[in-house]
Amino acid sequence: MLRSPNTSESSNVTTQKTTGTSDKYKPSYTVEGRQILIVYGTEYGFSEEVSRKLFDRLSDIEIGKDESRFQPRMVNAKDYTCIDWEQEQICLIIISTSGDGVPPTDAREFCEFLTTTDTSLKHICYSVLALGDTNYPQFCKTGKQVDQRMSELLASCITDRSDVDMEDWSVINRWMDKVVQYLSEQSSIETRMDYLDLSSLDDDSIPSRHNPFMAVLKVKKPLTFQTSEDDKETIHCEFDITDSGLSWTSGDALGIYPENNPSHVENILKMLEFDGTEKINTPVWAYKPYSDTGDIDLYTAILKFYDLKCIKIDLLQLLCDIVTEEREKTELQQLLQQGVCSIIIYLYFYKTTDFKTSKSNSFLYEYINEREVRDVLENFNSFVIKTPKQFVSCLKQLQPRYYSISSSPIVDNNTVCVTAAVVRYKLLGQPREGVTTTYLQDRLEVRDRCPVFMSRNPDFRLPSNNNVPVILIGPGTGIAPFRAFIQEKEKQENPGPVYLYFGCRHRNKDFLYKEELGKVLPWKQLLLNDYENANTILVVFSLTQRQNKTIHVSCKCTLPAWKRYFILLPINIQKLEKWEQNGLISLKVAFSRDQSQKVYVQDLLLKDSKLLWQLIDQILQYSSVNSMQIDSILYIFTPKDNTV
Ligand SMILES: Cc1cc2nc3c(=O)[nH]c(=O)nc-3n(C[C@H](O)[C@H](O)[C@H](O)COP(=O)(O)O)c2cc1C
Repeated sequence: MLRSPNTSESSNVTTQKTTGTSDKYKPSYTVEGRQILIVYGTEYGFSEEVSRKLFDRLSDIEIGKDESRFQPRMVNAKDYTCIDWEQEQICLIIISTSGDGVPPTDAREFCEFLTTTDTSLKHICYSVLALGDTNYPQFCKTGKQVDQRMSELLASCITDRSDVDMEDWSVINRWMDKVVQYLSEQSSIETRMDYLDLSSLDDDSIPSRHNPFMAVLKVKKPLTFQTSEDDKETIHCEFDITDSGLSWTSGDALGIYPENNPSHVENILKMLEFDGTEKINTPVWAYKPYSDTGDIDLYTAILKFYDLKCIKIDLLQLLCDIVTEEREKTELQQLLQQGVCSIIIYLYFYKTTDFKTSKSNSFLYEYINEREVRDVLENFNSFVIKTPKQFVSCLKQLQPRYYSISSSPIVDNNTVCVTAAVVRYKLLGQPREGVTTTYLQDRLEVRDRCPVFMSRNPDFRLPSNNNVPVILIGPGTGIAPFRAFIQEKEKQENPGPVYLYFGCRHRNKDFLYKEELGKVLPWKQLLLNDYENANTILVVFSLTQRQNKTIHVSCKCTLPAWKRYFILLPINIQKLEKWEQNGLISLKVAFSRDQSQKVYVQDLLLKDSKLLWQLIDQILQYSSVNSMQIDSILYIFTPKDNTV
C-alpha cells in the first residue's frame, strides 16, 4: 500500500455512508461510486470554492447504462497523508500560488512530498488547475511545479493544466468542461467505497479558518485622528485569545471574519422585498455555531456570510433574465455581451464565445469593479426576485480579512494586536467603506466577540541569529509586523542593530507608534517619506556569512494583493558596515506633505538610482540571487512604471 508519510498501514478506515448535503464536501463523506480525488491547496479559500464547484459538477454526471455515478472526494492538501496513492485512479489538483511564488502555507508539505517522493504514479490520471494572479512575477508557479512533478512521476495527463488569472471563471469553466468531457467517456474507472485514512486529520478543537475562535475585543484606540478629509484614521485593536489554543509567531497574520454594515443589509432586503426572517440553507462556508444548523435566517446569512461589495456576474445574468423594463434588459445584455470588437478579439484569441465571464470583457469588469451589490440592484430595479435562494446563489462568499499581527507573543501570548487603517472613500458620488476596518472601528465594541484565527507566514521571520542587524522598511500600517519584531528584539540579549524605515504624510499626524518606537530606537529612526505610492515594501535582513541564504517571502498585510511584497535580501554584516561607512546606505528623511513641494519615495529612489544599482549589483554578486529575484527588485524600484 502506497501511503503518503505519517500514515499508519493498519489504520481502521471506517467507510460510513454519509448523506447530509452540508457534509458532502468533507473528506469523511463517502458513498460507493467511481472514486475521483480532488486535492486543493489554498491560502485564502478560493481553491476550495472552485473544488466545491468541481465536486458538484462531477457528482451530477451519470455514466453508462447503469447510470452509475462518480464519487468525488475533496481533500485539503494539508491532509494529504490520508491519501493512499496506490488506490487512486483519477486525481484533480486545484492549487494556488502564494507568497513570492511559493505554495500556500498549508500545502507546503504536500508539495514537498511530491518533490521528494520517487514513487511511480503511473496508474493515475491527473490534471492541474493552477490559480494565481498575473500581477505577480511568479504566475501560477506552484500549479506549474505540481503539474511537472506529476508528469515526472509518470502520471498521465487528462487535459493540459490551465492557469487562472485571479477569479477568471471562464478559464476555470473551460478546464472543468474538458475534465468532465474526458471523465464522461471513461467507463474503466472502478466503483468502490472510499478508502481514505481519516485518522490523521485535524480535529475541530483547534481554532482554524473553518472553526474560528470568538475572541473578545479588549482594547480599541485611535493611533491617528481625522481632523480633515485628507487625514487617515488608523486604529490599534487588542483581542483576548485566552484559552483558545491559538498561538502565533511574530510575522504571522490574524484572520478576522467581519460583518457587513447592517444598514446596507437592511437596504438590500428592502429592495428585494424580503423581511429577513425567511429561512435559507446555511452556506457551506459558515463557521460554528451557524454551521451546526441546517438553515439560517436571511438577514443573518447576508450580514455574516455573503459579500456585498464584490459582484458575481451571475447576479447580472439573473437580473438580465428577470427585469421587466426593456431599457434595463438591453443595458444588461450590452453589459454582458459588450461591444462587437472585444467579442471578435476574444474569439480570435480564445476560439470560444464564452466571453461573458472573461477578464477580456473590460467594459463589464470596469462596471463590476466600481460597484457594489446595492448599486446593481438600484441600477436595474424592475425585478421581482422570487426566492431568497435565487438571490444568495448569485452572491460571493464573505471572506475573512488578514491583518499582520503587531504584537509579539513574548510580550503577552493571550493578547493579539492588529493595526488597521480605516477605509472610507467616495466612488461614483457615493460614500464607500472597507468592510472589516469599519466593522472594527464603527460596529465592534470593546467586550464584543469576533471570530478570529491564525494565518501562518513561515517565511516572514526575524533571523534566528540575534546579532544579525535588521533593516525594516514599513511605511504606514506596514509598520504593524515590525512592531512585533521590535518587541522581540527588545527582549533579546545583545541584539544586533535594527534599522527602521518609516514613511507617512505628516510628522505630527500619522507617525504610528511614535512614542514606542522613539523609546526603542532613539539612535536609529530613519524616516522615509511618503508611502502612499510605494508599490512595494522592501525588507532587508542582513545575514552572516554562515547563514548566507536567500529567502523570499510575501506577507499578508492590509495592502491590496498586488502591493503585498516583502522581499528579503542577504547582506554580509561586514559588507553592510562597509557600505554604511562608504555612504552606500544613507538616511532619507521626508514627510510627503510637510512641505509645499511633495516629495515621494520614488523621487528619492530615482535620484539615488545609480547608487541603488551599485548596491543591488553588490548584493547580486555576493549572493546567488536568481533572475526571478531580480525581477522583484526591478519591481520595487519602478513604483511609477519608471525605468530606473
Ligand atoms: C500575499 C499573496 C501572494 C501571492 N503570490 C502569488 C504569486 O506569487 N503568483 C501568483 O500567480 N499568484 C499569487 N497570488 C495570487 C493568488 O494565487 C490568487 O489570488 C489565488 O486565486 C488565491 O487562491 P486561494 O484563495 O485558494 O489561495 C498571491 C496572493 C496573495 C494574497
